[in-house]
Amino acid sequence: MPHFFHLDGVLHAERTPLSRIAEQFGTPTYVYSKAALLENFDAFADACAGRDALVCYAMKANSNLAILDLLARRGAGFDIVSGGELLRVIAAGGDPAKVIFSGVGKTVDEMRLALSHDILCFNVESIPELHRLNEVAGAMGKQARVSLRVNPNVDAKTHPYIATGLKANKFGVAFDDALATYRTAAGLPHLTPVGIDCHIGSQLLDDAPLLEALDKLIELVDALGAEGIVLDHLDMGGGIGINYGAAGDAPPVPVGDYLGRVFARIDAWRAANYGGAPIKVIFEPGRAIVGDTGVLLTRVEFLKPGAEKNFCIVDAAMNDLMRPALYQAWMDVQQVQAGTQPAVSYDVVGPVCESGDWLARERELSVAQGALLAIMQAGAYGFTMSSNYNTRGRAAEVMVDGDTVHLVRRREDPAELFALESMLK
Ligand SMILES: Cc1ncc(COP(=O)(O)O)c(C=O)c1O
Ligand SMILES: N[C@@H](CCCC[NH3+])C(=O)O
Repeated sequence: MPHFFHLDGVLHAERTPLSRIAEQFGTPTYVYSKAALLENFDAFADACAGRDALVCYAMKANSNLAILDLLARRGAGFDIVSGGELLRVIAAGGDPAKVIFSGVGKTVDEMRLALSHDILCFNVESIPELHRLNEVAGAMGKQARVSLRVNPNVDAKTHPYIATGLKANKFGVAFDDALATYRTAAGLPHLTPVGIDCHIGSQLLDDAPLLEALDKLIELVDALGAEGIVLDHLDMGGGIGINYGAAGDAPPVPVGDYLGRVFARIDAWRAANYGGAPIKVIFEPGRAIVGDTGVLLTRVEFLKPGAEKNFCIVDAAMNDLMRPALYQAWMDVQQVQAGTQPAVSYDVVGPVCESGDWLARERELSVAQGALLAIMQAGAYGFTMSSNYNTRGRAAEVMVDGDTVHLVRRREDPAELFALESMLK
């Protein structure tokens, strides 16, 4: 059962027409479906049932507290990349013991905060980071659990801006340096190596590169074990993609199939080399959990016909949804209500003063001024990447739960945006 669908010519989120949401909350507004969110999380949780596995939602994809709260209550852990994200997890009632901390530039303050909350693990990305963490933990009289993010040098076959597992990327410890780096970690008194991880890229439609990365991690776990460095978890990172609805796009691998293949490989390996002793498996999905659970609802301000192009100027812009401007990402645009005008090919653009401020190009739309559009599959890396560029207040966010619509972040009033600033006089 789709969570966003047309009924009698009107686009619905669950049982609620999007036109009603626009009337009540205004536009632009991000609209999330609670049922879709839980269904996506459950696809991971169900595939992990009965196993020593943890799903750490990569909250950079969408860190609204309502989403974190729902996932935490469902048993999720969290993959964080800043102290601010840890504070969000705690504010939403998440369990720090299920938090892993990724990222190449963790500060001393962030390390302190995470150690004071006894997070599950630091995913360390370099030797200087190991030394800094060792010092911070020592000064606090603590032991930090660490995993090394290994860069397996596999081609994730995705957009170059969101591929992370190649030698040319800033992420992780090079595969060839991994053993020596683990030896360094094991020799530092306030660090305990407990895991290994990788994250090779985002929006992967095929799991073959992920399984190739898994084989490389397995090789390292065995080599480390032979040296007496025994790890208790293996973290596959995130990366599973979603269907953005572009014609001709391959469908993403089903979550259950991917996890099934990971577990089958791990089981065969553990049976062959460790008498079947299990190892904990962690996943860090972001987009696959929230991507298709949200739309960005926007209203047509003006139609501007031109000699070469027709522009449909809407009230959402690149500051609300950056993916098209940043990655030339293709986002599906749906009319909330069927139009009566003949369809015309439009570029859907925002009011920001940049030619890069577009949301979609060359779409056939039957719209008049005031019509509502929904940018589909906008639940991941939508609101979290938004900004106040052009002193635009960020969009509102609402969560639909059947017939009920909850405001989960109110619209920013532009007058609030300069409240943190001061003048010299
Ligand atoms: C370390 C890490 N883990 C997990 C994710 C989540 O990725 P995705 O949203 O593609 O699942 C990311 C972002 O790409 C990441 O950098
Ligand atoms: N923000 C990106 C994905 C990057 C994931 C972060 N490591 C996107 O919208 O596709």
